Amino acid sequence: MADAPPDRLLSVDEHRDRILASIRSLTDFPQPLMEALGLPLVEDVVAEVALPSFDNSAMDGYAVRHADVAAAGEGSPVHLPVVGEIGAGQGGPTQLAPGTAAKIMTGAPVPAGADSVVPYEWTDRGAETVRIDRAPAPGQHIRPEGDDVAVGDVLVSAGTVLGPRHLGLIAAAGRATVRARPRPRVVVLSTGSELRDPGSALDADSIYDGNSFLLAAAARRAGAIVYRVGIVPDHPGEFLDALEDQLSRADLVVTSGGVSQGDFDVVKAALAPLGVWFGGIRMQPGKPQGFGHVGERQIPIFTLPGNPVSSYVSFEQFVLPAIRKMMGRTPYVRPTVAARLTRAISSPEGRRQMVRAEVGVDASGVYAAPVGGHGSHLIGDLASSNALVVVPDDVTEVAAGEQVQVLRLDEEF
Ligand SMILES: Nc1nc2c(c(=O)[nH]1)N[C@H]1C(S)=C(S)[C@@H](COP(=O)(O)OP(=O)(O)OC[C@H]3O[C@@H](n4cnc5c(N)ncnc54)[C@H](O)[C@@H]3O)O[C@H]1N2
Ligand code: MOO
Repeated sequence: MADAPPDRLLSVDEHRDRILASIRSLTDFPQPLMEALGLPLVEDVVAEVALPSFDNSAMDGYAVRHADVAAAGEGSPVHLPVVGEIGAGQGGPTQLAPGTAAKIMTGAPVPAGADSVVPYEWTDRGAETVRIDRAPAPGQHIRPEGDDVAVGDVLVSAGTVLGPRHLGLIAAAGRATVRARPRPRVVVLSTGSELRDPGSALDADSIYDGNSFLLAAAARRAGAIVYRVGIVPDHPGEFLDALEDQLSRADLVVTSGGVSQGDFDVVKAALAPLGVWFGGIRMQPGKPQGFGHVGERQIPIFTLPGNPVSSYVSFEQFVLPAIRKMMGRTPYVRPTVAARLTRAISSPEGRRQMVRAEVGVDASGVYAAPVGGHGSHLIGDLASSNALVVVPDDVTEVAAGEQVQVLRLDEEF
């Protein structure tokens, strides 16, 4: 990244493409099923057992031979001796002789020789002998082996993002682990001597650290394992010590603050000498950015601007795609959807503006209602929004009623 001239503003796409080109997907390994929820599968999971794995009863009742009960009907019951009881997982007869019945419970294996099940409701529930008032059809109330899944079937194919139903099936087929890439471990640091932890007292010139929570929550929502380290003061030595301490457990580091032109811009001061790139992006908010690789393991580090909305928008544009690439989740970049703008907005020339908005559906379709002003400190407006309207670099005015592209921030993709 060090080759990008610091004085030329990069487009959002240029910056993101350069980042993604330098990010490697993490190596997959067998993971316990619950760890794999929400991760893309790296293998085809193939059934090693059939489902059901044996013929079993769909009802509590009696296993019978159809030929023995075919004549049963109203006013002409059939009586059969009951030779035993088969409960699910409880053992019991595995063979049924002609002219007999065995009690059988839902899920229990049908004994060889039986071909139908008579539900309790069609009988007198006898223990020694049973009276059968109605005949099942041949095969009725039996769930045949392999009815659902055959040995060799692909249960879930590579690339599928594992959800509850996939995990249920994989477990039902007897697999305890699946190959998936691990969740990236993301370290989040906030810089700024003015910052205090929520819950502590404020001085006249201090503020609460919202950003580390904003970014850590966004990273966790993206699927990462997050270490929210919290606040580091504006001192390059302390910043580098804090970073060094964290690198051993990080796959990716995100910082906020200290990257613009100020006299105390700690992140830039500490990392520029290590070869981390700092420069401007044609995006508003989120112009000042830094990106590079640090430490022996060359961990990617995103140094996001400190203004809360800038930080969040930068995360969405640059960090989220990187986390997804590490996990192997595609698409890396959130797709935009079309919406109708409810009021006119203006945008600076030559910058891709990301306008906070509330997206919803009314009688005319999907709308995007801009929320609040442009200021990148307006975290109240950010929290009232669920979308960003993307105003292209060369557009300076968009009229009410025009179609725009929006990023729906709370949608899975
Ligand atoms: N002379 C210039 N000044 C600034 C420029 C510029 O181009 N020339 N760019 C502005 C833009 S745009 C942004 S964005 C900010 C980015 O500045 P930094 O990344 O150095 O961030 P800080 O100065 O540390 O903080 C900015 C702002 O955000 C508040 N902040 C910081 N961290 C947190 C946190 N964890 N939680 C809540 N709020 C936080 C901080 O107090 C400042 O108010 O630079 C402009 N300046
Ligand atoms: O780009 Mo700054 O991020 O406009 O506030």
